[in-house]
Amino acid sequence: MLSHLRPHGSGIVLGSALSLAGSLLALAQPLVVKRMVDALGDGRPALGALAVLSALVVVGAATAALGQYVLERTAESVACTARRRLSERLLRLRLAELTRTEPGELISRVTSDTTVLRQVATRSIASAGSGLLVVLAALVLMALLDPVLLSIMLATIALTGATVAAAMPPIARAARQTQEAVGRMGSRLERTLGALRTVKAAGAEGRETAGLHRAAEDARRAGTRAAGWQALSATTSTVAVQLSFLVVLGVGGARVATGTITVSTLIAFLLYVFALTPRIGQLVESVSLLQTGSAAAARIDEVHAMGTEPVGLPAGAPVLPQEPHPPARVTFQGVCFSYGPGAPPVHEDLTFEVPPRTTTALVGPSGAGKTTVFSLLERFYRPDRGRILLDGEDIADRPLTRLRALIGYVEQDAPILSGTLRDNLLLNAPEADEAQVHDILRRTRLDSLVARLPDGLDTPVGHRGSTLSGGERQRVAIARALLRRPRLLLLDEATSQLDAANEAALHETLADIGRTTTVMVIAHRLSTVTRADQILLLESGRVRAAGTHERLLATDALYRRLAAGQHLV
Ligand SMILES: Nc1ncnc2c1ncn2[C@@H]1O[C@H](COP(=O)(O)OP(=O)(O)OP(=O)(O)O)[C@@H](O)[C@H]1O
Repeated sequence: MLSHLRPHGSGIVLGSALSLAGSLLALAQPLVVKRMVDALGDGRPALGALAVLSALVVVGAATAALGQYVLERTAESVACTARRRLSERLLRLRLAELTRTEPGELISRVTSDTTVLRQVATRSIASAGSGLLVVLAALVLMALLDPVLLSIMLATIALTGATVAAAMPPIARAARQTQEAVGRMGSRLERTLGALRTVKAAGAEGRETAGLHRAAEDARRAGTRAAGWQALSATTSTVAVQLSFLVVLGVGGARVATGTITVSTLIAFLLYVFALTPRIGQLVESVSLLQTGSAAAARIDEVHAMGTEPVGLPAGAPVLPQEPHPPARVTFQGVCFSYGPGAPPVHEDLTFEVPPRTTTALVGPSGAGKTTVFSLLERFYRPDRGRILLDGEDIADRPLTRLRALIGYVEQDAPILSGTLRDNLLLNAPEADEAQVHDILRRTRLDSLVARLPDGLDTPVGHRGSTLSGGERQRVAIARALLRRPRLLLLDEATSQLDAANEAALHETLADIGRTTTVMVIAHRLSTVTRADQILLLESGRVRAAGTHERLLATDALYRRLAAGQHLV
């Protein structure tokens, strides 16, 4: 938790110093009251002391309020810094890390855990620091007034300390469990809302709601457990201090009766007991809040410990290639890859070459590792062995953002982001101008769709493009990739949802693009790639056969079987 607070040290120190000054001014008040009582008892005028007391009250309260404001402001900065660092980190996480966690779980760390950090940062650290100093100062002043009465106070404080220490570990455990349950709710909600149509069609709303209720109930139960321990420790300290007040009153009264101390000393001592009561309660609350904050900080730090990619392009940096941008040559040399230790190998000695300005199709049985070829080219994952070259240079040696900037990638399920159509198109190429956008719209046959939409390009497309048809989503994804003017275009089942007319037109466009760009296509329907310059047939992690459609039909039995299954022979 300290690592989150350290960058804001000056604000915390200033706020704490002001709060402390306010408290110390309040601590001086009993001494002035004692002087006033003594003066009144001796028949001397007490107006001066009264004026000092009034000034102490006003200045003390103003200083404490200012201190609180500075601390709250610093707490907002602590949360803001944590949120900014976390969100930046999340977008740079390696895909392998993301497959091990749930997005909703990660989101809860940016929203809920940073909020806990914000609440706890100032209240616990600053109050604990200044509270401790005030308690110590009060104890010194009380020792000067009457050491005997002070021993009674110390016995009380020792009792409180023991109770609080015993309550801390369960509070920390329960706080962590609460935050984990909130995280589980987030991931459950993400899962349900992400596939709401399927959930509704399956009539599974009840079961999904039950899962959400269970997570909410877990959070409530753990939160209640923490609240119970917090209440116990706070009450113990309050009761102990109040009891000690009664004992101090009794013993102090007897000592006044025997003339050991004066009435004014007893009054001043009792005022210190009053001043200490909330301070000790606050101290106990701070320490227990610290447990909650530490649990949140630990969950935030878990994200910081996850593997990330190098820093991406700064916002506003140019993405579109500077001329000239010749088509790329792709070479796979003996690539071996598996998705982690223990996972079955996907590629074993995968070797092929894609010459520039050609279209190469990857075909093969489901699970043969076709999409993985694209993931490796985008460097979402690194090969275990072997090399992947782009224009003869190992892609591992290229700056990641430069590598990705020269590739246009259309994923299998054409993901569309919520926002407008324009937002989606410009995602790849923010600096593309209106003429370039309209040219791409025409080439991908999206111009008639844009003309139909109420706000044209500025029409929102809904969550994940839910207001578009499957085919429209695919064409938007292709337009987005083309707008970048890529040197290498990767299309993963990019036309599978298009109707025959649109598909034929788009293949014309892609053939046209293939004359100036290197294109790699993954296709299940062989009919869409029969005109490719080269077809690579993948099987068991290797290229089983390579050649044109006609050559493969003539030479490879598996290809012939695949083609026959699709009525191509
Ligand atoms: N993120 C991942 N983590 C672990 N295993 C994965 C991951 N992605 C894919 N796989 C596995 O790797 C193998 C190859 O997957 P890949 O998606 O590359 O196949 P594909 O040839 O594109 O299949 P399809 O034609 O069905 O799209 C599959 O067995 C798959 O289960």
